[in-house]
Amino acid sequence: MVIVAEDVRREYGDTVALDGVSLSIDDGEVYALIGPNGAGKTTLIRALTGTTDYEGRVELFGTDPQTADAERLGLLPQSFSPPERLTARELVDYYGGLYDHARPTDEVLADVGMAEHADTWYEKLSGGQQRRTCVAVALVNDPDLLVLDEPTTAIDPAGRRSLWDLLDSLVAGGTTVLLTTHSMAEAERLADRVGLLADGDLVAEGTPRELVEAYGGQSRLTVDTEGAVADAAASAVEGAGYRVATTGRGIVVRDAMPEDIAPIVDALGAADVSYHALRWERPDLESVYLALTGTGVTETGEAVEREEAAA
Ligand SMILES: Nc1ncnc2c1ncn2[C@@H]1O[C@H](COP(=O)(O)OP(=O)(O)OP(=O)(O)O)[C@@H](O)[C@H]1O
Repeated sequence: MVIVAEDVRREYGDTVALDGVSLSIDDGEVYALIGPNGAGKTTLIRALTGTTDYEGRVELFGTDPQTADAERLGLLPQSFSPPERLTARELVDYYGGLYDHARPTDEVLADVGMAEHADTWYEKLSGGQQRRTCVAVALVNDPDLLVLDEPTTAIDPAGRRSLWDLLDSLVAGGTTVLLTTHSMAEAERLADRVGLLADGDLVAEGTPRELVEAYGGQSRLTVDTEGAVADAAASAVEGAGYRVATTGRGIVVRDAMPEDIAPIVDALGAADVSYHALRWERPDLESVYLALTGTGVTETGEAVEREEAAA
């Protein structure tokens, strides 16, 4: 195990940031922490990497995080403010100089797509270019464990994808990755396992597929019609044996699988119901997130506050 945490707690005054979190991360694994703002993700990252105090037990590389071998850890904090009047190259050079074995600066900058801007002062880089430079700093010591707190925030979609590819290649080379993200697509794309933190508790953990199966709810087919024909659409589809909810904009067929689409279309056609759009959606990690973090998805597919959903 690269990381083992048992019953980790952290309070800031009256605020309980971590309320007894236990997890472990295996060699070569990619683990994504997700959860709402203030859930405790950054605090957990800081406890696991020895950058904040905590109660409970943490082992990083089999030892206390405060004394663990810094050469083996690459850390991208959520907020990282390097000196602004240094160029990207000077920054990576500087941080590389803190390690016994640093990778060549230009190679690392090329990895994060910053070769062209290597000679620009940090303060003159765009937000996304600054974030890429910070990722380069985390990579410069060729770490065994890469800990990235919201690595792709501010990075454009193409840059995000190339960073995902870069992480893939590092993982193929044996690197373990722990990251936090607000992008469910990113967690689903990268993570072997996902941990969902809410109010300082790890409320769910598993592979993306396990989480979707356990908490994602049902697949559904949404049929958009004129409001006036929604009832006719509902009775046609109910008549074909399906469970249907009516919305202001049409109907939602719950628990519909891809093979149900054709019979539903036939039933609508036979009843002469016209519709503008038909959408089939399977639950994904976002459905899990909504279900477990205080918002839910109604049977009509709309996200609502949990209290409202329960009412
Ligand atoms: N240095 C601090 N002093 C006081 N309270 C803090 C401090 N750091 C975090 N907190 C509090 O601890 C809780 C958890 O914060 P944390 O930054 O770990 O959340 P997060 O899940 O990383 O949120 P985000 O998604 O917004 O980054 C919050 O209530 C926050 O206000």
